[in-house]
Formats: sequence, C-alpha cells, structure tokens
Amino acid sequence: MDFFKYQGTGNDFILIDDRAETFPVSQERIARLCHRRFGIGADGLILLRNHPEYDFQMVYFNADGAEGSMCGNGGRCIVRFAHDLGLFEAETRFLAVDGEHQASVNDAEVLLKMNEIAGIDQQADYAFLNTGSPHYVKVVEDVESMDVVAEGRPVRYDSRFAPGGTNANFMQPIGANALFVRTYERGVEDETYSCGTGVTASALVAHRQLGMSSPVSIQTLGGNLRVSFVTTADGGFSDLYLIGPAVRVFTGSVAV
Ligand SMILES: N[C@@H](CCC[C@H](N)C(=O)O)C(=O)O
Repeated sequence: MDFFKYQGTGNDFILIDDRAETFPVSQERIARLCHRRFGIGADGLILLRNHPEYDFQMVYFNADGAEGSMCGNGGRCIVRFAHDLGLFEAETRFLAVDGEHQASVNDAEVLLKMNEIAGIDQQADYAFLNTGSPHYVKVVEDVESMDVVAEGRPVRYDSRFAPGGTNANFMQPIGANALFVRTYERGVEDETYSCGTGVTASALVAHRQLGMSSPVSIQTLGGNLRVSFVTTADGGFSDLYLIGPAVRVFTGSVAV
C-alpha cells in the first residue's frame, strides 16, 4: 500500500488516498502503522475519501488506532494532501467528523476554518472547551521546563472528563498576543510537538482570561501557528481559523 507522510508543526500523520475505499481499517493495523519502532511512525493516520457533496472526506484515527474526534493539524495536512493530489486549486470544502470545514492554501500555509464555539467552561485554575476535540487549558509560569507528560496524563484520565477523557494543554504568555503551548494528547498518550485543536482552544482561553486579541501567535515545540477569531454577542467565537505550515515529508510503500 502506498502512503504519504505529512507534518504540521511537528504533529505528524500517515495520509492514505482511500478514494477507492480499499484500506482495511482495523485498530490493531492502524496502531502498528503509527508505531515509531514497528511501523512508519506517526501521531495519527488519515484516510482521504470521496464524498458526493464535498471535495473530499477526512477520516481520522489517533496513533492508538481508534477513530478520533477532530484533528486541527491533521485537517491542515489533509488539505495540503488534497491540493497535492490536484483535488482543488486554492479553496476547498471538506467533511470531517465534526462537520464541514473550509480551507485555503498558499505556498507556505494552510488556513483551516474551525467550527464555531459556543463558550468556555472557566473553572478556578483551568478552562475546558471543545474545539472539535476536548481540551483542558491551564496557564503556567514556566512551560518550557515543566514535565508535560507527568502533569498531563492525570488530567487526561481525570474523572471530571470521563468517560471520553481530554487532551491537556499548558500555556504561557510570551508576548502581548503570543503564547507558548505544550500539549499532552489523548490517543497518542504522550506529548506531541503541536496540537491544532489544542492551540485553538488555548488562543480562545487566552482571549477570555488574559485579554489577548485576534490573531494570537502560538509557539509550539514543532513550530509556529496563528489562531484568528471573532467574538459573538452570546459569549462564543466565530470565524475561527487555524493557520500554519503543513508539508509532505516523504512517501513510501508498506505491507498491510
Ligand atoms: N493532534 C490533533 C488532535 C487529535 C485529536 C486528539 N488526539 C483527541 O483524541 O482528542 C490536533 O491537531 O488537533
């Protein structure tokens, strides 16, 4: 089977052109393909399929092989993949697990429109919201030196977020409208270099909690992203865009 490897700020994915719907989906197989010792290695695997009403459909699996909720960096990578396949020229509409997404590409970046957010559950020492995937967001003083796995894993399995659990983001303001964000990802069960839905959640919490305005620039371990948004009268967010690079790394062939 031919595969394509893409990364968006270091969040890396196996992309498969499954327009013929021949990929043999199984949790064990996908987990093996994503394994960094026994497989290709990736934070997730994404199938690109045809859809009668859209340019394409995105079917996303976490590295543990289970079908996941929305993946922002994966969404940007599949847009670049669809563009590389010649499925659209500059702008596209595609279907993902959380509904329709619009996106556009230029040489350097992919701009992915995220779904509107109704509001943020703000607690005393953290915030929780769903940006296509569930995210816990906490402001910390020294994000660079903290142990994200040691602090994030208990949050990921905390009973407050049961039964699905949550991703855990730790953010530090590094400028007037700038953050450094690190994320423990559910389904990878480790820190990843970047999480698109996680930085989207962090930018909105930074607006609400720290007074940051759109666009918020975000540094991650794997590179830089921007999140732009408009606030709505009822306390939500619309016109939400996740913006940053998404590139093909290599292609190959693997036995399934
Ligand atoms: N890496 C993703 C998030 C993927 C989903 C997450 N692992 C979950 O299960 O909630 C992103 O870029 O948004």
